[in-house]
Amino acid sequence: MIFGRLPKVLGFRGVVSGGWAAKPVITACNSATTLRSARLFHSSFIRKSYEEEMVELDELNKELSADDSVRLKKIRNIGISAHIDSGKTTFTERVLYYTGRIKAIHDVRGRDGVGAKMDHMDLEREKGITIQSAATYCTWDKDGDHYNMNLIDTPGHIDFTIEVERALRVLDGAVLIVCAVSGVQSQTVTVDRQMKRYNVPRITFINKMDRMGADPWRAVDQVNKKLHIAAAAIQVPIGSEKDFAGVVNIIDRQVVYFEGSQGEKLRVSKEIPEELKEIVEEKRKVLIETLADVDDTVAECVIDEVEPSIEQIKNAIRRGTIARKFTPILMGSALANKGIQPVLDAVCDYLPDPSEILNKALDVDNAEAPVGLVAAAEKPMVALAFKLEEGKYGQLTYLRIYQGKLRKGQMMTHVKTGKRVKVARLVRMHSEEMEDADEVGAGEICATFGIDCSSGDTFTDGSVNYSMSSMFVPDAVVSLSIAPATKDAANFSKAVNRFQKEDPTFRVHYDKDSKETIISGMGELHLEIYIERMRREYNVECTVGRPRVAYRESILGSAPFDYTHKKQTGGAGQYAKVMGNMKASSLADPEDVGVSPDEDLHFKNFFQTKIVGGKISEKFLMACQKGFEDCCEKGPLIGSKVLGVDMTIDDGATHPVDSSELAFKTATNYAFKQAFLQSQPVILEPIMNVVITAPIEFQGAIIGLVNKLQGIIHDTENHADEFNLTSDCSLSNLFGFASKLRASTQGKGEFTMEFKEYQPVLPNVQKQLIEDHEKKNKEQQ
Ligand SMILES: Nc1nc2c(ncn2[C@@H]2O[C@H](COP(=O)(O)OP(=O)(O)OP(=O)(O)O)[C@@H](O)[C@H]2O)c(=O)[nH]1
Repeated sequence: MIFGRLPKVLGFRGVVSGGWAAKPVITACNSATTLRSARLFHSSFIRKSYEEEMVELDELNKELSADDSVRLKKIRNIGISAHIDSGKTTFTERVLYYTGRIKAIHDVRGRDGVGAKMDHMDLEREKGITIQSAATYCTWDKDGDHYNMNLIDTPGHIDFTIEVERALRVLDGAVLIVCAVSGVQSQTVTVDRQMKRYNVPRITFINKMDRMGADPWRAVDQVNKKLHIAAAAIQVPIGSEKDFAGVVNIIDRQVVYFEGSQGEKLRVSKEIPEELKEIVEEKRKVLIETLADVDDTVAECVIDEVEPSIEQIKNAIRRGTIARKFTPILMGSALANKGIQPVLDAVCDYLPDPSEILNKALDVDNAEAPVGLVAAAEKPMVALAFKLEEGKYGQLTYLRIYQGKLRKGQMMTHVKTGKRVKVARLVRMHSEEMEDADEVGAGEICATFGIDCSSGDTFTDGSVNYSMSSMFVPDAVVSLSIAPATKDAANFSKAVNRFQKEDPTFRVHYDKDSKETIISGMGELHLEIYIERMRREYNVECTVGRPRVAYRESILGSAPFDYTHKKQTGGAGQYAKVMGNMKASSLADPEDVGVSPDEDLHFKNFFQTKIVGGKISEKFLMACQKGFEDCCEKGPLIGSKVLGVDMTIDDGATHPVDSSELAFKTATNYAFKQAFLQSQPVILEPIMNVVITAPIEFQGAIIGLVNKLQGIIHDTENHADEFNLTSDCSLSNLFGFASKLRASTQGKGEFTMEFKEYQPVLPNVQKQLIEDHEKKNKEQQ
């Protein structure tokens, strides 16, 4: 999957006349920033084993003071993640109510028309979906302790996947919500993968126990099998569907009923309903056995045939969860206000505090060596800006403080630019409302105003030059041309600039040939939302072109090249000769291009020089490389980006007077084109993994629809009243799919799609695309 891949980098052997450079130099294709983020991304994800991490963490935590430890133990930074429409927002609304942050519960698309608290953008309330993640601070009392929680409601739609990535990057733990009817769905698998990428421990909540067809045990089984993590229920439901009334906690065998109009009254009893006694014991056995597989203490109890104590079970769950080896499963119904408070207790009991997670930065002054961060108040301040939002009072920047503390009025250094900025105001967020704070400590999340930065930037107090490793940013797959309909260019560029800073998956560029501004992103909906936001927030009506697929160009074969660029008639002449060969990167030898043997070379570009005897000087070879990079940005077939090309220059010639950098750059451009067109060039298109869910009566209609789109069906799954279909489909066939699906299912079907891979288009499509491109070029001339 591309989502797990590094950003594209080029392998470039440094040039030393007469031999190889001692060390391969990796040069980024697009810009220095790409290289940097590639390296940051890389280094942050070459992770040690959990046990090794813990040894390092224990060492670092020796620097925590007693006060730090006490404070940190009561902090939880938690994300809520799930498949679309699983009830994250509904769940969060209950959390806010029970923690006293809101006085009344408003439902998503609720009849009161207010909308849920966390979906504060108008668009979110209208569409009933979460677009931006909103951070909220709340508190929860458990066993006489007062816990501070930062809660982030993350979107489920893949189009807003960057929001999920951002949230997970800064959180210490998560609640994974799974629907009791649909079980583990495509997006559940995606967010699970994201959690694994960021090593986020999670507890699982099976929601919608009140729905017809609710089957929590099937969901538990799917968490084990589909998410490949040891999981066991720690509750048994009392009744189901409309009779769902409460849960039995199988660890201490306590019964909890949720009563009162908002489920706010907990009635706790020791009386397990007769009909549940057997299943409680059976599931308790399953819990202990599952824990024994991941925890030595419980394993010893099982071997010695003694029942582990409640404390031993709870400790084992905590250890297993934090080590990401286990997830405890709770159940309830957010909409029916049942089962939420035990999840808050479980967050305190089983999810880690900030001192239990190893966080690292790169020391910019020390060759970007990784350094462990300590959540101690007395250490130099290090914070990560993980989200930007334009609010009533200007740009709001969300920060996670990893080390030290941040005070109102303090100066801090923006590591990327070296600029000092003042923290004029410091707030804790409660959806769109805020609470002023004078000081925020390590491990906490806060927001500040008026700071110019992009999301993912690091701030320090200036005494250290650390940079937090960057977030993974997936490639854009859809683009469209856009122009302000009115002459309001100033507001248009203001909006575009802000959206780019907020969201690295939203990209904008100006196409010189077509003289159009092109926006690109993660899907039609993603771009639609930004166009709508321009209208609403900036009063800019836009004219937009048809969505276009972000095609790529590549080669399957190889070809030599020998090109002489010569213009020696009158005035200053131009002379450059380059020779060598080009081949598909997949045919390259990993050692030759300086990457590890297990790396996938398919989509990487490499530029190498193997000149013997200094026939072309280093200066000119750098110009050749620039020419190569330009060609990779705009391929010879249809002007799309080029992937998977390995170009090597191994010979050439220079003229003592007429050779110049420009001449070598131009020669490389022509040589590239010549060799590319002879190396079985192909146009690649994005193939999407599409999962459709709809009531069972529409099964036939949907299969017909997918066949019509030439999709490949991989799997269909029938549940009590709905069915799921998983297929691969080319993105170009999917434009307008939302409305087609709506029409075929009376509006009851829904789908998610996620980029899967690039595949060559059919030859006739390639021919057509090239013709269209040439026609367009002629029109523009
Ligand atoms: N029956 C039932 N419906 C629920 C429950 N929880 C949520 N819903 C409904 O499911 C729908 C989706 O709920 P949301 O809370 O918006 O889900 P979400 O996961 O935040 O959605 P996105 O942010 O769009 O991914 C709404 O119509 C809710 O009323 C539940 O426990 N039972």
